[in-house]
Amino acid sequence: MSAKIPLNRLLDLSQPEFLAAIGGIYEKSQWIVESFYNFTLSPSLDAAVIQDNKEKITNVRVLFNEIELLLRNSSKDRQLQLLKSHPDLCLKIEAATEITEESKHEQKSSGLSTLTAEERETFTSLNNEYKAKFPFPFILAVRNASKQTVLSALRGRVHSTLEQEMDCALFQVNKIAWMRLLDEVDAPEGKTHGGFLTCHVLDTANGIPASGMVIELYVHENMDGVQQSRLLKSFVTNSDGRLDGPALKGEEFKVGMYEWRFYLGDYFAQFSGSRISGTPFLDVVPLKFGLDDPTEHYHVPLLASPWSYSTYRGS
Ligand SMILES: NC(=O)N[C@H]1NC(=O)NC1=O
Repeated sequence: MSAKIPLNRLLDLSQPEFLAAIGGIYEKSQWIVESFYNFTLSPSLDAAVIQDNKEKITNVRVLFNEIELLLRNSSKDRQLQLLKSHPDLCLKIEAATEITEESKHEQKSSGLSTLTAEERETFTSLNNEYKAKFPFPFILAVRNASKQTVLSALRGRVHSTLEQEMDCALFQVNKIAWMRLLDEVDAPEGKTHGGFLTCHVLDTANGIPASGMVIELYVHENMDGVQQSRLLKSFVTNSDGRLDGPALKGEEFKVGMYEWRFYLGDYFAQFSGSRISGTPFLDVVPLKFGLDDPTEHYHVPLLASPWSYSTYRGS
């Protein structure tokens, strides 16, 4: 993959350069990015207007929202064409023809290539059912998706109405385009996208912050079709049950699948009168989560007792 272009440099490109850089974020539908350029950055506009437009695009999320608005305001027919431009999800991606490099890359990073013979049969039959019912292929933003997620989505969505499915497919297309944009565009020079990851553990059995708990952070990576997890960092919670700073920020804060591992068993064993034996009911709690917006703050906490836990997307 070629080097990313900083956002401020992207906005200074000519139309052909701009389209070469990000024209492919919507599958075979360059007109969306082209319309954005023409409405916002075209030299035919007043110089002061262009400058004003550029200043409003403060980060990659704002840029994406502006581009996406043009798709949202386009006719149903054009939206339908966009959905039809997507390739089928393939079981043999290497053998697929007429598929863009972007799409190949996304499909390769899903678990589709690891389906068993039985799962392949289920996938093919559901996919055929879907294609017979809807005028566009089944679309899912499959980057990082497990095969179970793909099958489950297909199994459920095949029963949707056309209206529901059109809405859902467009949502997925926007997710795909957003990730493609992030592959191409960097934060403005000298800055970062500003997103960061934090954590907090509350001990709900004792009504206190869980201080002194060991937490590990792993990243899940796809290595030639094989999912692997790699330890990134190890922490011990402070007296407030938090980490002393963001677990990920700046350059390290990348889109992907991550996992906290909370060492609950060790933590709860310390209390006098504790009912934790050498075989704790909850020992290490894994929490696998996805980060797909490097401009946002993700707070991923745990509320835990020796017998239960829960989490939520905080901010
Ligand atoms: N059909 C379909 O979902 N295609 C795609 N999904 C994805 O993430 N990239 C694609 O091209």
